[in-house]
Amino acid sequence: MASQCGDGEITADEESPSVVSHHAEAKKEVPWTPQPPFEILNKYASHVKRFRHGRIIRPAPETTAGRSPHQELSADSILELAKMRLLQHTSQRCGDSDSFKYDPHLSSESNKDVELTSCLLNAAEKFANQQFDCAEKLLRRCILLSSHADSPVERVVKFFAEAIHERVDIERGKIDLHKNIFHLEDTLFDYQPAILALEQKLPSAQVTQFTAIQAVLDGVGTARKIHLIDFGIKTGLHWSIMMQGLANRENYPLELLKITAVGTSKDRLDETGRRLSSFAESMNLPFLYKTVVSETKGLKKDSFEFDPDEVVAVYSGLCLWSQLAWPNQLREFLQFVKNLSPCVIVVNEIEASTNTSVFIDRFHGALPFTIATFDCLDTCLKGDTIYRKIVEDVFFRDMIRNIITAEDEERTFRHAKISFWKELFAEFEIVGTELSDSTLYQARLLVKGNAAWDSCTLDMNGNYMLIQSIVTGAKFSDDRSCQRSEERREVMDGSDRTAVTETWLKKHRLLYVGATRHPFLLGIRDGSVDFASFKRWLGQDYIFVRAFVPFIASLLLKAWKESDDDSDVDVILGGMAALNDEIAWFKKEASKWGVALNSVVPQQTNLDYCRFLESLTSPDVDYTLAITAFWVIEAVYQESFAHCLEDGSKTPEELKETCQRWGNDGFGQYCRALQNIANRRLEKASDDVLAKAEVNLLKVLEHEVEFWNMSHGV
Ligand SMILES: Cc1ncc(CO)c(N)n1
Repeated sequence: MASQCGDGEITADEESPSVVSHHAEAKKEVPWTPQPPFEILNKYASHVKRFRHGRIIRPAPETTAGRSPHQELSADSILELAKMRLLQHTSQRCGDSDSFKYDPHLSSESNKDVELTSCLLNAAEKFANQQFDCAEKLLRRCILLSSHADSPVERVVKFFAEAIHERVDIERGKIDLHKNIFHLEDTLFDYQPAILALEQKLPSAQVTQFTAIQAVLDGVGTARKIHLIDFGIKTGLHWSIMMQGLANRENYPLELLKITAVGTSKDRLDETGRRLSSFAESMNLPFLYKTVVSETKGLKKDSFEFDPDEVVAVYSGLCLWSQLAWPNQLREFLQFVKNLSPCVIVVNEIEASTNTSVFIDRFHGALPFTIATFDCLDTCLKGDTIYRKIVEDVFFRDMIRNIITAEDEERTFRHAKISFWKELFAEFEIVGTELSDSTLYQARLLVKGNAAWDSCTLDMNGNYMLIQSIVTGAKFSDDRSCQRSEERREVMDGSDRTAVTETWLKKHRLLYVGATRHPFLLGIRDGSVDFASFKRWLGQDYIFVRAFVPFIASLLLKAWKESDDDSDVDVILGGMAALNDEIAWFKKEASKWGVALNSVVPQQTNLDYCRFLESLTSPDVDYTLAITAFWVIEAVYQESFAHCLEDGSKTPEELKETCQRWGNDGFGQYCRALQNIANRRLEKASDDVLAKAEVNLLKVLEHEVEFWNMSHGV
């Protein structure tokens, strides 16, 4: 799949002149395959240029000194610079093309983007001041200059300029106030493949999806009958990911997963249902799908089928905003949701400030958020230009047009700030609940684990998670307001403890997947790995393995002193002996690749991991803690490299021996032996040791992800 985004690929965009043909193409079915997060990330790992720049080059807008020649700026920097330009040149007005001074330090593309953006900002101000002639002149210039729409900024400027131009015509009475009726549900459905591509590739969509699912899973706890009510189910992809999580729940087998989807089109809801049902069937998951065909307005509780044994959870993904134009209706809806007595309500909304009747504020609220989104789409849908065009041309163009040209209740596209949502929820005594540590941890790792997401930051605002893109003020928020009917506690009675490690791996599955299916490994598996990265890994892992020796030695000592079973020492000794062989192998392999092991400088990530190992060598550290960490360290490598040898892998010949070293069956058996020891010890451990062992498991997984990141060159 990585080749789909190949840099040199000719995109359909260049071949097809009309949007219509793109749309026809895009309606073709695409496979509906939920994927682990890092697999998705891997697909656009090579398209990080814009984002990287966005991160590294944050120009001080007031000065260009010190920049290297012809820099390309990130979208947020362009917006900042354009604002500065406008402030500095208040005298240049009305599309005077000569007055725009190109910055010799910037690339011509960035210069053009800055010029266009300042022209648009100027036009919007002029329009707001009712200087229609001047606004029109500036807008014409924007439209002309952005006609090729090469960059995301140009495309945004074009859409805004066209919309404001239309608004000028409306104000002058040239055209009627356009009835801007837009059926979001229809659009989303008609262009489902594009929406799927978006859901699978956009960082904000990915993080919100995984975080939302984790929050629902945390909310429903160990319930055996789960009823999910989804307002705005769209493709339903998120639930298929949740099903994967539920299918692995051994201690609390699921009796029924019921999803009730609420929407206005029965056909569309049914189609989503068919997909979800067949997915559930393939996983042997007891599943029931119900629909309630209705607007969100006037929903009746008796349209839903409830079972007294079930636990209800509500999900509202990008759905509440559509009711912002009707605040009373929004309140009625929230009251309705509250009356369903859900154990958790997960809400996901875009945070921006477009819910105001003041035109210029709305414009300034919408512009940065749209630029951030287009920049993101440009990077993440690089290999799917058709989809990107559809999302931009169909969805965002309409959104911009609506925000700019419509007024009052016809202005249906609205976004609010987080403070608004918080206050609104508070009216219904719906209060934000803390996201679990594991949810936050996984969300952070998802963001951290890939360079293409450099631009994305996660922040908490109270108990609301904000996923922020690089443009100041543009926030994709994954706001969740959760209400719990009962405190959930992971109950671990005697019978469950026998499988403590399995329970943990399931609980922290996304993180485990992150550590064992990292883009670096997927690159080995599909043959696209950069050998320079592999060599970096080789040199660094040699240093790590050397630090592993004293760790195992200390573990051997602990086992000898503390273990209740003599065979533990044998298993660990086997590992130690293999390490001797391993060090010899590293030396041989390094000379094969021309890596001078003596001169490899340990990277900070590696040093951090080695220091963690060293901390476990202390006699104060319990044997149970050390053996659990040891098992995780070995198991991650086993699972990672075994995956590179499975059927269908295209691991290059030169790397097969490496994969064999950790991916072979013998190593697998040894890992299981370690896991058994860990389970046996954890079964008898105190709550304190149990808690610490779980934290260590998380730490190891994080160190492993970081180790791959380092090797990968992230
Ligand atoms: C970073 C790392 N983790 C685990 C292993 C397994 O031995 C290794 N060699 N290196």
